[in-house]
Amino acid sequence: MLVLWSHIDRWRKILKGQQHGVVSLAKWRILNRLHDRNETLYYRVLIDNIEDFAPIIYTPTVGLVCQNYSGLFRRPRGMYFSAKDKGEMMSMIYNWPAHQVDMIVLTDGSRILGLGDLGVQGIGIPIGKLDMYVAAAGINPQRILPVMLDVGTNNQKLLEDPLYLGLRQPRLEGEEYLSIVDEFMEAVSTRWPKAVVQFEDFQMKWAFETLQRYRKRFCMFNDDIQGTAGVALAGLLGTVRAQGRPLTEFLNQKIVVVGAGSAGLGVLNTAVQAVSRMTETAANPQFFLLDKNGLITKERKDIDPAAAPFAKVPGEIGGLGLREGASLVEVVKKVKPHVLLGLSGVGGIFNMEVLKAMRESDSPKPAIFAMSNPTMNAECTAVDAFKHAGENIVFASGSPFENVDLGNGKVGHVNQANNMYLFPGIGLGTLLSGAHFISDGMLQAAAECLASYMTDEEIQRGILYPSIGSIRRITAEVGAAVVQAAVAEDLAEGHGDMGPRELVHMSKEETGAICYAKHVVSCLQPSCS
Ligand SMILES: NC(=O)C1=CN([C@@H]2O[C@H](COP(=O)(O)OP(=O)(O)OC[C@H]3O[C@@H](n4cnc5c(N)ncnc54)[C@H](O)[C@@H]3O)[C@@H](O)[C@H]2O)C=CC1
Ligand SMILES: CC(=O)C(=O)O
Ligand SMILES: [Mg+2]
Repeated sequence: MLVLWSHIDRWRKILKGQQHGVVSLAKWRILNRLHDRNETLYYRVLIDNIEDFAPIIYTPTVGLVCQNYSGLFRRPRGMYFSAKDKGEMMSMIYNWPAHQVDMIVLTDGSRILGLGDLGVQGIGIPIGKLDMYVAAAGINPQRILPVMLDVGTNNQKLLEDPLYLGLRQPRLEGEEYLSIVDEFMEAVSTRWPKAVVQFEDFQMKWAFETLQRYRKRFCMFNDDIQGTAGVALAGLLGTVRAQGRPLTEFLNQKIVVVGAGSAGLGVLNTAVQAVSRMTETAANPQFFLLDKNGLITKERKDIDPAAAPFAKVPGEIGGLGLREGASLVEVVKKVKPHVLLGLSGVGGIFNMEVLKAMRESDSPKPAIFAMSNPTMNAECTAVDAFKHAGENIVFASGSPFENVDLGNGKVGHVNQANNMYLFPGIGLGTLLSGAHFISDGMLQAAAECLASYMTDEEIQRGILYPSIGSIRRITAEVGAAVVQAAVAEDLAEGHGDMGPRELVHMSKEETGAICYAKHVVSCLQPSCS
């Protein structure tokens, strides 16, 4: 351990004054080498220093790593299935040396964070997400599997890069594409029927299509659609509590969502479900959705069917002086929203004018969620949000920012609204429950658990999410909530020596204790496969 610290310290001195990204990349390389040499020590270091190292192995540094992956590549990690492996995937899966795999994170590299199509270089994301599974949920490192489906790339720069490691062809489309994913899912579920497969960073059309196609057939979820939605919902309910209002006030919140992709639409679908649980009468939520062409209304030509339910009826917004394609600043000025939530992938889109317009919000504590990753793609910085929108805002971002010094001893708290607060618990709970698929009820239980985790006193101080230092505890609680939901829906079939009968008779506290114990037993034993 001492050697590692002196190594990091030496790099710190060498790189002093250099760009922040260079330093972060150097840290990633040191950790990656440690990962290759001594897996047990790597995870010990990660767990003990999760606040320092999450921003290295996860967002934002992992984004930089993916952008430069071919140059950083030393030895492979995980499995690559290429379009050329069609017909061979079953035998490839049976060639994987571990006897059992519990968690798989799968990507096709088509939408890596807000950085677009990075082809096979996107493998850094499944690796980073699974590191979080080990650190936060205690999944055995020998039972995780990062997977890249290499179906080509449409990134011309990569296709021309001599160091690029993936297939040099345009992405497969249509049935050809789906047949590759189908074959992979069949192979995985044949060998490891209880493994949980997390779909990550797929471009929107395939994110929705594969979720629809597989969610009842396999034990899978889409983190960008479903994990993000739960974290955002917890944050949105937190902002209602921060205003000192009852949760039912959520029905009256005006929420502007910027970004109509897999994440933004996932959030709105989940928010609408939450509204319908709160009221028996038909609610008309005040949600406004924008994409790169501005406010989406029913007048939009070629509207994406997934966005259509959230398109505004022109008559409803005419009174506000808004029309199809209205700009973000116009929408904020006229709607005076309680919440401005960005999942656009466009850095700086919440500019000074937009943030200043949030000062006129109808909320006593306007909320600004700049959820896009990595840091460069955040819709605004924390400093700008507090400076332009005022000190009484509640602020959250997808990648970490420092808290903001507001002067006079006051601090503007920065929350990290990132799906890392849910996906490890969703995976852990699903695994322990032994459920064959992940139901809406299990996901809802996860979100509600996170939403009720913070105390009123913390929420009043603008703290909506736990600190990353307590990610193991929140993950255990989320895991327990997921197990209990699976039991309540009669989906739990048990795991290992814990059958469905034992699960049914367990209290919430006992389930939580089992989830927490899982951390202790599995993650630091090198040979417990
Ligand atoms: N904090 C978190 O936990 C998560 C953050 N994200 C971030 O959200 C971002 C978007 O992800 P996806 O929805 O999967 O991407 P996507 O590509 O499916 O959707 C992006 C959406 O943003 C819209 N957009 C682009 N430029 C815009 C502009 N100038 N103004 C308004 N809208 C604009 C596009 O039209 C599209 O609707 C990424 O940066 C990703 O890193 C995604 C999942 C989780
Ligand atoms: C956090 C995450 O999943 C994303 O930015 O895509
Ligand atoms: Mg993602």
